[in-house]
Amino acid sequence: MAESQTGCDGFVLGMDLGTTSVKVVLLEAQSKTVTESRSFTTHADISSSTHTHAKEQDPALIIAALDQCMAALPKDKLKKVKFIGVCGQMHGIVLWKSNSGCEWQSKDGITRFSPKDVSQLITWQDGRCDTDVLSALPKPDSHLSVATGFGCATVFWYMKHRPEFLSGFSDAGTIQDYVVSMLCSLDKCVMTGQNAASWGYFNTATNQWNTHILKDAGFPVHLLPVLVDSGRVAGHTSCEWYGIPAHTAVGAALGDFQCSVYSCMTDRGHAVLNMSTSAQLTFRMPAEFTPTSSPDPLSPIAYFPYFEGSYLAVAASLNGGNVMATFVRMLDSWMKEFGLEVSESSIYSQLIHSALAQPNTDLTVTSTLLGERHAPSSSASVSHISSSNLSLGHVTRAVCRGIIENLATMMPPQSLQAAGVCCIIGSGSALSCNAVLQQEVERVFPFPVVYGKDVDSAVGVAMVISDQT
Ligand SMILES: Nc1ncnc2c1ncn2[C@@H]1O[C@H](COP(=O)(O)OP(=O)(O)O)[C@@H](O)[C@H]1O
Ligand SMILES: O=C(CO)[C@@H](O)[C@H](O)[C@H](O)[C@H](O)COP(=O)(O)O
Repeated sequence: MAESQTGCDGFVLGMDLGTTSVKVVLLEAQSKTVTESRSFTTHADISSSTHTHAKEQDPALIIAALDQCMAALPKDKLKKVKFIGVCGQMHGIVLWKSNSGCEWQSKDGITRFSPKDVSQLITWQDGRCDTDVLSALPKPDSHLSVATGFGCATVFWYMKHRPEFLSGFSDAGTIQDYVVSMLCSLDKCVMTGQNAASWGYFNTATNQWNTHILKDAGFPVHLLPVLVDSGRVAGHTSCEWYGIPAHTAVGAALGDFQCSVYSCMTDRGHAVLNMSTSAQLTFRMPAEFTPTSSPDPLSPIAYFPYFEGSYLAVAASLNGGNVMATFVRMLDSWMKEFGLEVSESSIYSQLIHSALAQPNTDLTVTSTLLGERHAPSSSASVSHISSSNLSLGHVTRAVCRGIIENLATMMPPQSLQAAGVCCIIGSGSALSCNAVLQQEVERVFPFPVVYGKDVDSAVGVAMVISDQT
């Protein structure tokens, strides 16, 4: 970060606005140790009347979870925050009206903001752009193909089906860009190449939007954010926020995927397997690598911008912890039909306990519940069912195995070996909280596996900032 210093006794606040939860950490700037971390589930999913395959979240509920996190941090430390780093779920889009995107309030000595003229967040899980919609879109000038749930594809969908929706807004970004814009009262949203690449129609070699292609297609290009380099300051807080002084520098928002990698990849021989709502298996490409100029939509591997012109090769699966979460919710609703109330956390614990007692199974679960970007029509299935493999342990073991085997199909162990990988770092809460998934990673991949913590992206974004000061 090319601006002021974090100072000896200061802290960096790192924040990750995930699909399921918001996490915050305080990193002691000098020692680079995490002194505090908090996490709250957003419960932000909303049912949309727009489209059967829509996946939308309420920004007010995401900000409410952020408020819970901030209120739980020690006030004396917040006063000493010198920098704020923000990252979060990529690909999604939220739109707002410049200058009235939020309302600031002060109550009981706390100053905070709440969303005002803001759309719902249309997330990376959104499925409204099917193959027909995508094939009718202009060809991008990018090595990355455009998939459903990508910000630009979503805008194209609204242009065709509900143009009046778009005319109500003047600014757009990912949810993490929105938070940075509000904290700094920016007139215009700024975005890093990490998040811009996740929207589609962005050329990572020139670091520019495909403005001409988009303009020719009638795309409302005034909604596109202004580009800034990853790791740079986006602005400064416009007023005090939870005790953090006004004029505190805020980094331009980064991708949660890149930040989880930053928090734990210390060696070129490391691959990182991050599992939160989604899952990514990734390794760093050599510094001189440049991706081919046109996309291969059938490839399960994508090359996403990291820092300083480098790239990460990634198998970004749409089916990670959300597959387990769907299984848990299914059991929960079945039990409710029987009149039984069991908490979600008890269901997770029992499933993990049962599957740990069942180290193997011949039951096969194909876990691609949401399809994959390279194979959108794939779905989940169960096979090799017999009367002896239907216990909770067998089924949970098979679900966990299916999630990991899908990742290994997308990025096979041989390709990791060929890239010089000799160790896997496991990160993300879905993995750190689930010993069955951990066992399956160790079974499927012939590498030593070490595990990080469950707030990795929030730590990563704080580390990026503290390393640049
Ligand atoms: N009690 C639990 N035990 C084990 N895994 C859990 C539990 N609660 C949630 N999970 C897993 O964690 C995932 C969400 O992880 P999280 O880090 O909050 O996601 P995100 O970063 O996408 O917001 C869920 O999809 C689920 O698989
Ligand atoms: O597709 C990619 C990267 O290409 C995604 O994995 C990216 O990290 C997105 O942010 C996630 O899909 C959402 O993150 P999370 O909430 O599952 O942690």
